[in-house]
Amino acid sequence: MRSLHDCPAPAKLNLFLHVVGRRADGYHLLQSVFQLVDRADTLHFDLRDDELIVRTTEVPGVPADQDLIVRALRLLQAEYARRHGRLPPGIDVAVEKILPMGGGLGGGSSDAATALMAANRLWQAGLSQQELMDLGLPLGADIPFFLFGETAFAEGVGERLLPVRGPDCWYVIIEPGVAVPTPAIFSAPDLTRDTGRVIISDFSSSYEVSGKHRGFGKNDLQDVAERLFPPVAQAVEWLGRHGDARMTGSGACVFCAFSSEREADQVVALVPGTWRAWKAHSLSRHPMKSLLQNQ
Ligand SMILES: C[C@@](CO)(OP(=O)(O)O)[C@H](O)COP(=O)(O)OP(=O)(O)OC[C@H]1O[C@@H](n2ccc(N)nc2=O)[C@H](O)[C@@H]1O
Ligand SMILES: Nc1ncnc2c1ncn2[C@@H]1O[C@H](COP(=O)(O)OP(=O)(O)O)[C@@H](O)[C@H]1O
Repeated sequence: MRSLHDCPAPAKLNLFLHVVGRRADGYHLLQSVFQLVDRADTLHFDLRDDELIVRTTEVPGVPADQDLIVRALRLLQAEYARRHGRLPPGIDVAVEKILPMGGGLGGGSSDAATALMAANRLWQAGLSQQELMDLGLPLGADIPFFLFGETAFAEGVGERLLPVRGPDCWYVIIEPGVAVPTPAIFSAPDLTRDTGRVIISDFSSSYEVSGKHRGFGKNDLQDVAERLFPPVAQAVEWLGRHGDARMTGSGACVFCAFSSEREADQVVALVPGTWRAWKAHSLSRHPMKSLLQNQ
């Protein structure tokens, strides 16, 4: 096999996100539930006759050498060389980006995870899911989740993952039109860093009792993001008129769950024209898993 085309890199939502402490190196310890949704960037991979990793499409504001896709492929290429004593062939990678950057949807991390899954197959590198997760973690804390590939209760900085049943619902997602830099949120003096720990059944039972519309817990990063980026606060306020609206990740995107596609369509149609908004369905499994099984 020399090519893998039309590989999806789906977005994630953090259904809640609690900051429960801090590591000695300053990184924050989190608890969160990560949920995949069916809106995705699309990547295409072709083996080359040399050993170069080449991104063949432009991504505004992201030079190829800094792109998480390129960095992830180079890491896996080096790991392959360590194991097999020779470099595998290079790869041309094309990316169709539709997920906003700095949106809290994990687009860059998802692109990198999809690249690792595709290249592991194209090169027949043979890394296990856990080995790919370990390889990806230093590039971004969300990468292990996308490789894990199912709704997950996450701890640590997001690398300790357990499967959990998530809601089967439609989301309306608003892009407030700002890119939120993650470091600005985590370094804010007024960030709450001591939320009490929860256990996985606190989350699961809250869904069973209260249905899909009231989310569990909160996003501890949201108050800081709303203060620093007023469009986030405006989007939360607007979407909050239709349900339990909250921010995903470190922002800026804001989401709200609905039980039917019709309700989601109705709300999307009402969103003020200054914001981009779309609906997405919850995904219980990463689509790359089926795609790779069928190759
Ligand atoms: C907040 C989350 C939740 O899913 O997602 P996004 O909003 O990025 O999607 C992630 O944990 C984002 O993790 P990650 O993707 O590694 O963040 P980066 O942009 O690399 O981190 C930038 C900086 O934020 C701080 N940081 C990040 C993660 C963390 N758990 N504690 C931190 O203190 C560190 O100073 C780090 O250098
Ligand atoms: N392939 C990529 N797609 C998006 N962003 C990337 C990519 N590679 C590197 N980045 C960098 O990662 C940053 C965070 O992007 P992204 O993961 O999409 O947002 P978030 O972490 O808020 O969910 C971007 O601002 C960009 O500088």
